[in-house]
Amino acid sequence: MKLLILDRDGVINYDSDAYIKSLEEWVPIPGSVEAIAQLSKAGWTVAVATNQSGIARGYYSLDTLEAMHTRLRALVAEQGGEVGHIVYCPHGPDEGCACRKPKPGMLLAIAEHYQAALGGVWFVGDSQGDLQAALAVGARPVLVKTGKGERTLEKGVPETTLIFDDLAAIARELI
Ligand SMILES: O=P(O)(O)OC[C@@H](O)[C@H]1O[C@@H](OP(=O)(O)O)[C@@H](O)[C@@H](O)[C@@H]1O
Ligand SMILES: [Mg+2]
Ligand SMILES: [Zn+2]
Repeated sequence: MKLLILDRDGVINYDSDAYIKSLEEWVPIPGSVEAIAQLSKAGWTVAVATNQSGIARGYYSLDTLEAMHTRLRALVAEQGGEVGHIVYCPHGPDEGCACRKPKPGMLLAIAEHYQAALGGVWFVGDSQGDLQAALAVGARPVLVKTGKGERTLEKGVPETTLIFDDLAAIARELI
């Protein structure tokens, strides 16, 4: 199967150092919804793996998080596409969970969901943790310059990392 896995904040929607705490703060990056729709219509399964420590920190509820993902699904559906499996880590950095990136637990959960292999699968993110999670399971680290991507790039990325301006550029590459 053609599987593409995306980080959420800074890739699909704008990120904030103050976290994305409400549906109103969840604003798609221009071209991202269209990119997901075009990719899914071209036969790609587009899954999402996102750290959401704001849950553990009490900044927003699971209902609010789900409302963001319902909004994403609706926007992509309006373009004739669909969003695949969305996995999130609600834990804080000190909880020692297996799912918080840079650990690969969410990528493994997506692979299990689809009974798919992760070798060479592109995982698109804007942070170093995204890239490291990909490497941990043999997926391909892909960096976008949106969100924290420019900052991540300045600090240095793994040599096998593919670099794109944004998710729209990735869709143009893959379709
Ligand atoms: O990029 P993804 O994984 O979709 O989500 C990132 C968010 O969960 C938040 O992750 C936080 O990191 P800490 O969780 O506090 O280390 C901060 O970087 C926030 O700016 C950011 O909004
Ligand atoms: Mg991110
Ligand atoms: Zn977790």
